[in-house]
Amino acid sequence: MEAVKCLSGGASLEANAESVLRAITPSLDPTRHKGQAGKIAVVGGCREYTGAPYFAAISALKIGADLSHVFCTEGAATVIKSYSPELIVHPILEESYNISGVNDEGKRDISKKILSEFDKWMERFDCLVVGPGLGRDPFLLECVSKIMTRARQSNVPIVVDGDGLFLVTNSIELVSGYRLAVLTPNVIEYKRLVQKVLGCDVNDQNTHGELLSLSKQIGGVTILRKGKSDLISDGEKVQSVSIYGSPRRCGGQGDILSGSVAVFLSWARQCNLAAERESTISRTNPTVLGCIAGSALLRKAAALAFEHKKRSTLTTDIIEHLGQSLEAISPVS
Ligand SMILES: NC(=O)C1=CN([C@@H]2O[C@H](COP(=O)(O)OP(=O)(O)OC[C@H]3O[C@@H](n4cnc5c(N)ncnc54)[C@H](O)[C@@H]3O)[C@@H](O)[C@H]2O)[C@@H](O)CC1
Ligand SMILES: Nc1ncnc2c1ncn2[C@@H]1O[C@H](COP(=O)(O)OP(=O)(O)OP(=O)(O)O)[C@@H](O)[C@H]1O
Ligand SMILES: [Mg+2]
Repeated sequence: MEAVKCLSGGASLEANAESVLRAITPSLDPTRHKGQAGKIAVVGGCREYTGAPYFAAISALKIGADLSHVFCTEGAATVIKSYSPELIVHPILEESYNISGVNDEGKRDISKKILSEFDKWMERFDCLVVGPGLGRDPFLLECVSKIMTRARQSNVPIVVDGDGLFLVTNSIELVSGYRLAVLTPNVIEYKRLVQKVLGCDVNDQNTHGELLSLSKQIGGVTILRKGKSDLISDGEKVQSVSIYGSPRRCGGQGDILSGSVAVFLSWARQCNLAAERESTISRTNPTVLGCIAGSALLRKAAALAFEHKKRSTLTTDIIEHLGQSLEAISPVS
């Protein structure tokens, strides 16, 4: 199976996606305590969307993270909690419609309170996922900008997806030059990023060069461009994951991916510090390893779910196959 291909520039990544998954997945060592396998936080969930943050957060747990938090609006929180008792849900975000009678000073106070609530937790997180089901309310996005700035100051990695990409595309300085940021655009989100950052339309004749330029232009952030093949670059080279997934394009698969990338990049960062098990892999940027592993696992799980459910395959079916897919590649010893 051709899992990872090196496509352009720099040294080639010889290992395939399954080797990456095996190398970065930690063993289930009885001496490890709760939290060591990852503490992830998803910032997302508003009046319209409750599925997306749930998919991202539960996927992180199903892969093997120990704790998964969601920071969302109050209305979304009750719904997300009812999907799963496993998630730790913080109803701290506010949308404009909910504070329509509040003056500017009152809004500043609310914003400060949101930030201080978030601050209580932030240092504990190995990675944030910003954007699944976040919505586009201006007040909410302003608060999330501050949350991202705070996370960046504390060197917490940030995976930006969905409406988080809407925010970042319009305020690129939030991630520019931050090597611990990962952007996971779909076709439309990528198009908006290219237009804004490179000032031109997407050029399908120069896919790899364009992705390299985009990443370099944003100061070496890692970009996972989703599509028929997932293309990944941190500005050094471009790699692809093209494992066969599923022909179903139901909504929510990108949310599984963002939660998965968060876990794998946290593991990759830990194992880089610990052991040099496979030299090519250990020389690769952990954010890139996280993207390769997340993409490969999602695609494998989607393929398995499709085998069973065919046309009725949904995101929840794919989530149910994450564990089995990881076990097939990196079995618990
Ligand atoms: N159950 C849920 O709560 C879900 C919520 N979601 C959230 O919904 C929000 C908006 O995300 P969207 O992805 O819909 O973003 P947009 O609102 O920007 O919509 C993108 C549009 O592009 C279209 N599109 C997608 N792929 C295309 C392609 N290859 N060529 C042409 N058109 C294409 C889609 O049909 C969609 O109408 C985000 O916050 C996201 O996280 C989604 O993740 C899906 C699931
Ligand atoms: N045409 C395709 N063929 C095979 N796999 C695809 C195709 N398009 C997307 N995928 C895979 O599906 C996953 C999700 O990508 P997609 O483009 O659906 O994200 P998204 O639009 O952000 O999803 P979401 O509905 O969660 O917001 C990615 O891993 C991607 O590789
Ligand atoms: Mg999406």
